[in-house]
This record gives sequence, C-alpha cells and structure tokens, in this order.
Amino acid sequence: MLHSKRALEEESEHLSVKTIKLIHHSNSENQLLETHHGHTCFPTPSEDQKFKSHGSNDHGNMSTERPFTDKQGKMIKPDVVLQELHVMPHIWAESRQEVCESFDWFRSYQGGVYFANNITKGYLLSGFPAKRDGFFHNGKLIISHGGGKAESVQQLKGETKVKHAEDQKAEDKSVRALLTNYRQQIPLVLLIDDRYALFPYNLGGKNITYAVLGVYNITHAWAEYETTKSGQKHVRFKFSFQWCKEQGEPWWHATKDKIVEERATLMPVVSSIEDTIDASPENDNARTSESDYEEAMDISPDDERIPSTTAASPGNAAPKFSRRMPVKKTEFLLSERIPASADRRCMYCDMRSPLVFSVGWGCLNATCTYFWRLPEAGNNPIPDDLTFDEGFLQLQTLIPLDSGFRNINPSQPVTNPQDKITTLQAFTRGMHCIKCGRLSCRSKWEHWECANCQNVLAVNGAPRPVKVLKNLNPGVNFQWYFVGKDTGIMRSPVKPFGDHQTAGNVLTFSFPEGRGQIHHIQHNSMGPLVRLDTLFEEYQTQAADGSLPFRRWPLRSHKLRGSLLTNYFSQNCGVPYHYVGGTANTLTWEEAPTAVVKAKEFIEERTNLALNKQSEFNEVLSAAYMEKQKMSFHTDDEKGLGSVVAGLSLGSPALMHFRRRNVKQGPERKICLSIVLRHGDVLVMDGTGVQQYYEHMVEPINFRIAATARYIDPDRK
Ligand SMILES: O=C(O)CCC(=O)C(=O)O
Repeated sequence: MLHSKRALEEESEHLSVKTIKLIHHSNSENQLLETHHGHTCFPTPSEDQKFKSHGSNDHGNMSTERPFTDKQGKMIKPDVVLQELHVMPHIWAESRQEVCESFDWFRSYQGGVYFANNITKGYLLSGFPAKRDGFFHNGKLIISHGGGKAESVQQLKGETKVKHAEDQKAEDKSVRALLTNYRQQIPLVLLIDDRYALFPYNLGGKNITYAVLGVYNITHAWAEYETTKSGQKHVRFKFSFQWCKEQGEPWWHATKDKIVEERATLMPVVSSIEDTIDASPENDNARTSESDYEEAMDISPDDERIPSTTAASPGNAAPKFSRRMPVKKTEFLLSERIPASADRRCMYCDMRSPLVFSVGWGCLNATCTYFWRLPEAGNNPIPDDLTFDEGFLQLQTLIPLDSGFRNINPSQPVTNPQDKITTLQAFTRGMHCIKCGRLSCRSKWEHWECANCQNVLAVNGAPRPVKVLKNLNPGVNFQWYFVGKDTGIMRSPVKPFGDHQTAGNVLTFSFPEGRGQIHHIQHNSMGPLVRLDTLFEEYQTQAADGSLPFRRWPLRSHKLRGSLLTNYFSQNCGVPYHYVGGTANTLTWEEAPTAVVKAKEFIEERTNLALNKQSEFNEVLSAAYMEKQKMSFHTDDEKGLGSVVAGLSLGSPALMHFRRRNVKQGPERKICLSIVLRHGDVLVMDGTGVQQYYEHMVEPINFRIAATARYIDPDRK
C-alpha cells in the first residue's frame, strides 16, 4: 500500500493542475527541471553545463566528467562540466567507513537508507538513479526512489552483470521506514556521494566522496511503474524531499562573492543524550575473506539508537555513547501541513494520490487494479515519457524544524574524561573536524587526527590497571574451552609445567588427520603475574606517548568506497607483516618499543618451557582492542610463515574461535573449537595445517592487548 488510508484522508486538498514550464537558468532559486524522455530528470543545461544522458552510474570518478553506463551497461562519458564548489561541505568524507563511524545520522555500510525503529535517519543519494529522480530548486527539492531492488549494472572482473529489478513493496524495511517519516513528518538527513549524477557541482575536484546535504522533510510519497532496460515494469516508491529552511541556504549555493552563512550559527542540539551503547560496526579485518567481510559489515539496520560520536563538549566528564532520534512521537497529521499539490481519491481503491505528472492524475497506489492508469484518458496506462506537474514541484510550507534537527554536526569527542578511561567504545568513534568539516576514523591510538588537515584532538587518559579487567566474565557457558561435536578434535589431559620461577598448565587440542595442534598455555597462581601486569601498563604508556604507534591499517581487499581500516589497532616489529600495514607498520628490533621486546621474550620462555621445544620468532604483531573491537575470522597465511604462531594475552579475557576454512556453509563451517584466553595465557598454533585448514578469530570481552609472535622467512619472495 502506498499510504495508510487514514493518513491519506488527512492529506491536502486539491490544488490547481498546471504543466511545468521549463526555465533555462541553471543554479537559480526558481529553476525547474525538465524530465527527459526515458531518462532521469536533471537540471536544464545552462551554457556551460550540459547533461546529455543520465543512466546507471556505478563508478566513482574524480574528474569533472561523470561516467555513465548505457543500456548495454557500457561506460559512456557524457560531456558534463560540473560547476565549481565555492565552499566545502560542512560535513564530508572520503570513505564510507568515515561516515559510518563518525556521523550519527548515517551508519549503514551497505544500504542507502539508514533507519532504526522504523524511522529513517539518513538517506544516501548515490548511483543507480531511477527514472524521474530529480534535483530541483538547486537541491531544495529532491525526488528519489526508496531503497533497494533496482536494476543495476555491475562490472565484475571485466564482465558486465545486470542485477534485475524487483517490485518494491510498502512493507520493504527501508520503504516502510521512509513512509513513516512521511506520515509523521519526521525530518531526515540527506547525503550524497560522488556517483549521484544529479548534483551539478564537482565534488571530486575537492576530493570529496561523501557530503552531507542537510535536513529534509518528505513532502510526498507515491509509487510508480518503472520500465527497466530489459523492458519489464516494476514498482518503485518515490519520495520528494524538501530542504528545511531553518538551516539557512544550502552550502552548495555559495557563490564566489557570497559565501553561505555558516551552519554553526544555528541553534545547538537540545535533544536528550543518553548513556546507551549501540552495536559496534564490526568492520574488521586485514586478512578476511569476502564472506567474512560481509559478516563483519552486518550491522543491523534496525539499530535502536542513533549513535553519537561522543558527548557534547571537550573536557567534560563521562563520554556519552548515543543520542536518541530527536523525534516527537506523537503522530503528526498530514492535514496540518500546508498542502501544495492536487491530491485525488481513487474511485476504485478509495486511496488518495498526489498529482505528480502533467499528463494528468492517476492512482499511485501500487496495490490498486487501476494503479498507473489515467482515469480521464480511458484508464490507459500512464506513458513512460513524463513531465512533472508544475504545482507538484513548488516548495511547500513545512512545519517548523524541531530544534533537535537544527545542528546535525557530530559533537566533538571527549578528550579529557574524569575517570581517565579512554578505551571505551565511544573512543573508537571518529571525529568531525571543526576546521575543515572532514569526518575521520580514529586511526591512531594516541589521538584523533583529521585525515584532511591533520587537526589533532589529544586524548588524556591513564593506563588501566589489569585488576579491573582480568576477571571480567567472558559470558559463555564453559570455563576454558568448547569442542564441537563430530569435529574430530581431541583434547589431551591437563599437563602442569614449571621450573623454580614459573609454572602453569598446558591443554593441547589436536585437529584430526594431522592438521596440527593448539596448545593453550595457561598461567596459574604460580604464574609470573606481576611481570605481566607491569607489561600491560608499559604497553599502554608507550601507546599513549606514540612510541608504540598503534594504528588501524587499511584492509587490502573490500567492497566499500574509500579505504576500510581494520577494526583493531596494531603495530608490527621485526620482519614486515604484509597483511597488516606491511613495512609501513613495521619497526626493526633495534627500534622496537621495550614492551614488544619483553612480550617476545615472555612468549619464547613460556613456549619453550611448556612445550619443551625451542621456537624461534622474528616478528611480533601487537594488537590493541578497545571495548567492542575484535579481529574477525582470518588465517595467518603470510608467505614464508613458520609452522608455530604463539600469542600472549594481556588485559581482559577474550574468546578465540576456530572453524574450518574453505568449506561451504553447513555444520562443517560452524565453530569447532573455542578457547577462553585470560591475562597471561599463551596460545600456540602448532603446524602449517592449522592455517591451511582452519581460520580463527578473537573477540575480547573488553580492553585487551595481544602480542602474536611468528617466524617469517625474511627472504620470502
Ligand atoms: O588477539 C589475538 O590474540 C589474536 C591475534 C591473531 O589472531 C593474529 O595476530 O593473527
């Protein structure tokens, strides 16, 4: 159903029907746009701005020419000259991750509609426009389709693949959420990326991939039939979004001599801030396979809250994690809104639909038998070549914008928490640079840094003593390990070991068919705890002063726009480790921070004593996990890797899981072995088969540091 009956009844009265008059002045306040036959609506070309054809556009491009795909999916380059931007957007980014980690209003890594509790918070205008999408009044009125199910053309390994369209339904999650905003007149935030073909300005010229347009209200919602390239008709939901004028003029309207008033002068956020923790995007990791990557990106679109970067002002007390949607829950009656266009009730389905096209009124309720027909033209189908009705494209008077929407700039991170704890989830969120507007991920442990202008926000914390972390409950129903049924994994009896200084227990798990062993070297009360407690603090001190440069490194393969950083922070010493940062992330042993050198010594001592064999390591990857960070499934299949990999755990407990690799979904793909790693434990993966046949992941319960030692052939090719 297009609208609820009640909502439609409450909607506007008819207005006069006029056909749109084309005005040939681009970038003018009153500019109306032509609907091109069989193509997307786009601005009428001015002398220097010619848009020849708008079709699917799925390729990012930094030049002023925009690429499009033709009907066969072949790239074509129309002679589009984009206008220069005279100001930077107030909020912009180069990668999708920067947006999702730093901007409260859009946290969707995959879809274009970000919603929670059935309310849309952010909507991304990107490639794959639908017919009759439009950018009117220089972006104060935008017409776009509801998310998903569109026909799309993808270039995969040199091959063009067409993903066929399907009918959208009012119950589809993203359509449903957009309809809620429309019915309740809840504003939302529009963003664009550089693939959005209707934005007539050159984002690429300023290295902008994503830009936040601002806050809009949905003034109309309706359904259309769209004929796809393969000639089939599919239902598409369309929405018209109108700029909320309380924001002042849109930033892209600035001309050389008239810079638009800064949005910072708008009213501050007054919505309530709550201490709630939202689901962390698990955008891990450097060695992940495609399916893992997808799993890692699987953030619930029904996320309950709008996450906030942090609380309001620097230097304040405790960090706040999220803020609720500043929405009045009482349903707004559509009749209270000043109607702008002619709605009519369908005599067959009794539902109201707006008058959208100059060709005349037709029922735009997709479930009606007379959907997409013209009652005044013998119920003939609405033709494909359409122009918008002039009245429909007029700007409406909207209800005043709720104060909670008047400043959508992310608040600045808390840099000086009273409790000095700086490893909470809030500290993993990105920053919005107040100097240049860029959103940046927290990629460095020691501070936030703008990826554009290097503006720095210091973090004033203190090392966390291990005593508050090491006894945290891992939240599983086994104390030490879990072995899956029918996995063929055998466990040896607990074997104590020790000498005059140190002691512990070893548990060995043997994978079937000689695929290797896992040795869990546990510390016990006789273990070298003080030494390890000090080491945990030393790691933190050196990370905080930057002498141990913990970084989140870009993944080498992923499907997102821009770079994608690992979920955790890491630093490598010794032979470069290509999977995480390579040489850029590596210090030689001469330069190595003392914490790492001590960790390596401890791992060697412990491994040799417990397993009674001499292992030689020449590389240590240290990883630091703030609250909710993890390392997802991967294998250590670095070229030239020796057969023994041994990792020391410090800080909070963690769960380490193993599962078969290279097997399809099904029981064999399930986790076959889980081990609880505690402060001071060393976990040894023994045998090349462990990496060849299994993959592993680590999920810390809270703040944790790990040092994993390997031997890597320095002469590997
Ligand atoms: O955090 C850990 O203990 C796991 C480290 C790990 O899996 C790795 O470095 O490959």
